[in-house]
Amino acid sequence: MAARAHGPNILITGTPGTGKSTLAAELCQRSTLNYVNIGEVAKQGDLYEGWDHIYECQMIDEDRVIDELEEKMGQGGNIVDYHSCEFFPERWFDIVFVLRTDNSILYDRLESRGYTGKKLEDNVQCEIFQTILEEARDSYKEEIVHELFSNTPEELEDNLEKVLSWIEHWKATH
Ligand SMILES: Nc1ncnc2c1ncn2[C@@H]1O[C@H](COP(=O)(O)OP(=O)(O)O)[C@@H](O)[C@H]1O
Repeated sequence: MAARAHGPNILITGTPGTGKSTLAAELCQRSTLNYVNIGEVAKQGDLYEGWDHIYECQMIDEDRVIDELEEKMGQGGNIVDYHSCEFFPERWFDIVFVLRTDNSILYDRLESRGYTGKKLEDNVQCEIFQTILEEARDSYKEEIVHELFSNTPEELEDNLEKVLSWIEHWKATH
């Protein structure tokens, strides 16, 4: 099968709570692209390598996740959602969107998700220090990394339109 026969591969990354899964799921509803939630892929295949005692969650086995997705990513047409971005092969993605949310809004979203203490504070700090944005800029060509603000429903709609028009442009030119 030709490379990217099913369309472009898009990475949506950002601190937990910035709205990745909301944006990615809605994009898949409004396009022909396929939603790939890395947390779900790990869960379905039991692709873990141990327990993280600090954050009290499973640690995903990154190498096995990559092996699991390699063929699908080669075909193209995927929207990948994950809160980290440096371990993926750079060649997988045609564009990378990093979602950003103001600290106080993010704090409230994570608190209502049930995050408390260190987990809550560390995630808000991760956003304050632009950790994921820098990780994306270090891992991919600068011109394919785009920051998207995701504080309000209006911004969500703007982001949907931006990404959908990028997908249309990609399809028209490939
Ligand atoms: N642009 C936005 N404006 C308002 N609320 C949003 C926006 N994006 C996401 N949300 C809300 O924030 C919460 C976290 O979003 P979610 O998509 O689960 O984030 P992530 O996948 O990055 O962890 C959800 O309750 C979602 O409805």
